[in-house]
Amino acid sequence: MADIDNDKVNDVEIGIVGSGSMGGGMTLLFSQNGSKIGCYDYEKEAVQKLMDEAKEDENVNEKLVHGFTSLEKMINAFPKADSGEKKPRILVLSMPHGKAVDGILDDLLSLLDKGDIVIDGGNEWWQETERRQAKAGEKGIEWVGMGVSGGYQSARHGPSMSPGCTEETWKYLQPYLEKWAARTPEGEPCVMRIGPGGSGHYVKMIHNGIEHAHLSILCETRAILHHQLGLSNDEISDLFESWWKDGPLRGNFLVGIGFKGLRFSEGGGIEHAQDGIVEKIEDKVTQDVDKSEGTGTWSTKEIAERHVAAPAIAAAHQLRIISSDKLERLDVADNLNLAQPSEAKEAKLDKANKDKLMQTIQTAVYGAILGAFVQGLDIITRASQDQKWNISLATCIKIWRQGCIIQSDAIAEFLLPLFEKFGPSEPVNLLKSIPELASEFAKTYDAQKKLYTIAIETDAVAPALGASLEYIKTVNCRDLNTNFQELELDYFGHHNYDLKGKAEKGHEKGKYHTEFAKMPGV
Ligand SMILES: NC(=O)C1=CN([C@@H]2O[C@H](COP(=O)(O)OP(=O)(O)OC[C@H]3O[C@@H](n4cnc5c(N)ncnc54)[C@H](OP(=O)(O)O)[C@@H]3O)[C@@H](O)[C@H]2O)C=CC1
Ligand SMILES: O=C(CO)[C@H](O)[C@H](O)COP(=O)(O)O
Repeated sequence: MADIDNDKVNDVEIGIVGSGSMGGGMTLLFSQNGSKIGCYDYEKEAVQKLMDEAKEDENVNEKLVHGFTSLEKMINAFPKADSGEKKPRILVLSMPHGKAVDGILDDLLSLLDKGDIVIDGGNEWWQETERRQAKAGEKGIEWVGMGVSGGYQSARHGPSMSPGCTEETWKYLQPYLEKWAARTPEGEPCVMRIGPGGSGHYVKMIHNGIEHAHLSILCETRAILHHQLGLSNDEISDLFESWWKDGPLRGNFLVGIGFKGLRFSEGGGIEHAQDGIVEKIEDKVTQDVDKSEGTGTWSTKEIAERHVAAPAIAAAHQLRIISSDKLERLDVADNLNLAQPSEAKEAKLDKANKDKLMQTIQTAVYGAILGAFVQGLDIITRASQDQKWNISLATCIKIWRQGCIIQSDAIAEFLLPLFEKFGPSEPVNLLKSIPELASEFAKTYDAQKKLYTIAIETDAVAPALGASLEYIKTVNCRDLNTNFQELELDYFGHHNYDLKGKAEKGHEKGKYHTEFAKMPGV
């Protein structure tokens, strides 16, 4: 442990707090780019493990990585003010959100000076970020809320990043962040200033909301392909690979890791799985339960708060909730005792018809994935207007081109030119404002209907696919069923209604009331 807490180090350029999956990857990435890094974690083993990795990694000069178990010692390892003009110190936090970050902020307030910059590179609720920006700002410390995407492998090789900060801080950080970021095939760095305040964390939160919908759409589809349509996981892997290589899902990250993951027959705790390790993995998603991750919960909260329709994102979160307690779910299933998912009649199709069905399913998945982008981006624009963040949707698509989980090359190539025509915080409703996007989405309707029909007929679980279909059906409907809801609302609550065809402003409350007959029982 030669170099841990070394008092003689005095030339650290970047300090990273948290030596876990993401902080560890960033430590190696930044040092590979030539910066001298201080890495701090309160767990000595975590720091040591990272130093060992730096030593073993042939792309990293281990002399550029100094480990610390004392935050104070790491801060003291930056160049001193008297050695010329003092540059702002840059710290990157990569820790669990919430209390741990507050604890570090409190410690840093007494250790840092005016002008120093702290980048919170974890996931965080945007209002917490703004609270910390105000607190750090009292001492002249810049607090940047920055989403870092792409998982630990991208943290190591180049993530997509969404910083929210002042223009001035961005100018200072830009050369560093651009050096570290993932790059598009055209060489553009996948990092741009999102806006002020909590906007960077906000965009990352909604990125994850979209990611949850994509994960759900793909896991629901894989199950239908396997259990209802009888494809082996190897066949599904080949199918996903073909989608990833060509067509509207080209370059979709989750399809890409999906086809690779399905080919594994051995993994943690699994020695040999005949039909791929996926069949041996328990069907419960638990990370939302203990709130160790919060982006799905926060996204769902934002959907309600901002009054924006994003049913596929919300449904994906509901699937996680229902999935999380396996034993409880089995008890519920015993009580309900209804049909379990069964084989579809299409399982017996001949090759030509099966190939045609696979094309339909590809289109359906594309439609649902595109729909989740539309829903998530609509939330971002609404928030940008409300908070005066001036977020550009084109910027979001640009930074999501590489190094992130919702990367989807063909979709980004389609959306970017459409979004470049708009200024910041617009357009508010994508399907209203961009007819080309609406007609592209509409083309997937029949396919989405077909895939969801298979789910309905076979009792397959498909909440995100269903929500996606209901979304397109609902936003397309010229005469919704909600007139009867308005009647009932007015009956019991004097909530008023509008008259058919008389709405002047879309959102305006109705002016009309009827004194209906006495309620039953009154
Ligand atoms: N994993 C991923 O794919 C991604 C994660 N993120 C976000 O990045 C952040 C880090 O995630 P990840 O790397 O996966 O998490 P890890 O748990 O792997 O790493 C976090 C590290 O921070 C340490 N830590 C916790 N509290 C403190 C503290 N007060 N002082 C110093 N170190 C501390 C932890 O130590 P210990 O374990 O001993 O508590 C751990 O070593 C989170 O906010 C996460 O949401 C963002 C994008 C992708
Ligand atoms: O931020 C991420 C990816 O973008 C992280 O992988 C995060 O841990 C995912 O957790 P969740 O799915 O619960 O948001």
